[in-house]
Amino acid sequence: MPLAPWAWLSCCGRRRDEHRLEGRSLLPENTPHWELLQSEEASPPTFEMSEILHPILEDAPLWSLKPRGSSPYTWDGRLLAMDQGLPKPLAIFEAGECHVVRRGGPRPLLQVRWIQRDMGWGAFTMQNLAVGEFVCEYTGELLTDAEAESRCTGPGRDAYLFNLTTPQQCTRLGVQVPSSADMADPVFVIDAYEKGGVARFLNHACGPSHAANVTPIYAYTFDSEEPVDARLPHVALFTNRAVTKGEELRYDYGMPPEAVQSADGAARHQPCLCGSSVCRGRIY
Ligand SMILES: C[S@@+](CC[C@H](N)C(=O)[O-])C[C@H]1O[C@@H](n2cnc3c(N)ncnc32)[C@H](O)[C@@H]1O
Repeated sequence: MPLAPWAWLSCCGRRRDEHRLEGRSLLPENTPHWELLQSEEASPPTFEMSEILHPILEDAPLWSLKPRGSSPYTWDGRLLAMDQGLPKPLAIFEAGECHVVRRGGPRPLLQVRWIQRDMGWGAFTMQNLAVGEFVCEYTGELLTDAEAESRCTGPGRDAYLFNLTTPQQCTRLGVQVPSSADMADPVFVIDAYEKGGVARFLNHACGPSHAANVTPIYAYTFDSEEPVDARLPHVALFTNRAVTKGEELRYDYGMPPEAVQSADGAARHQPCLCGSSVCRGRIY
């Protein structure tokens, strides 16, 4: 039986007001730049597609990297990117700091496909991508870490959380943040379980490796010399090598072995199926 036709999942023209930070305007939504190929083996995900829910910028973000040493861009703010401390195979990431430019123009067309039961869905590029090219932004509901924790009671409920900066990282950036009980825990997280963009479909691959072809970086907005809020960076995903049309896009989630614990405090582990030569055997 033929597969169902392309299903474009988007939520153009709608606005969300579910995020928990008061008094901030929401982003208008992006034009969809990805599609979901339906599968007979799996029902489509039930979550709502959204590219918004980040309260900092007024319009849809499109990011591109400017390698260190290139001239600073002039736009209506200054953006700085800091990597997450993940292994970076490329010189442009090695400096730990590079400029990110918000730009206009089309984003790469991606496709979400069912891979197999143990892996679920995955995201693939439908065009060749150059090294350092913007792939997508990790979007979802912006929550405090505590809110996210209270939501994540069932198995797998935490699989779509992306941690934003910790107070420790903010301090390293030279930015004062309100003191926090745990300097190594993020204050905010992005939860893409129920609402999110295409980035929530990107699977993990251990890196550095050919398989981990994407790198997430934190992109901060600046107002004069100060970050608008260093605890609330955008998470922009870029290719870290040239990627060929049809390849799956994956990044190293960079989760330490003790990152996930069950209710009794014991460490939980999830086997990794990335198949890369440097596979650590588990995602966490
Ligand atoms: C952010 S989601 C990625 C999209 C997911 N595959 C889906 O169907 O929605 C993360 C989850 O995908 C699965 N996954 C991602 N990378 C994997 C890997 N390398 N090996 C095994 N499972 C993986 C795990 O279930 C993980 O908790």
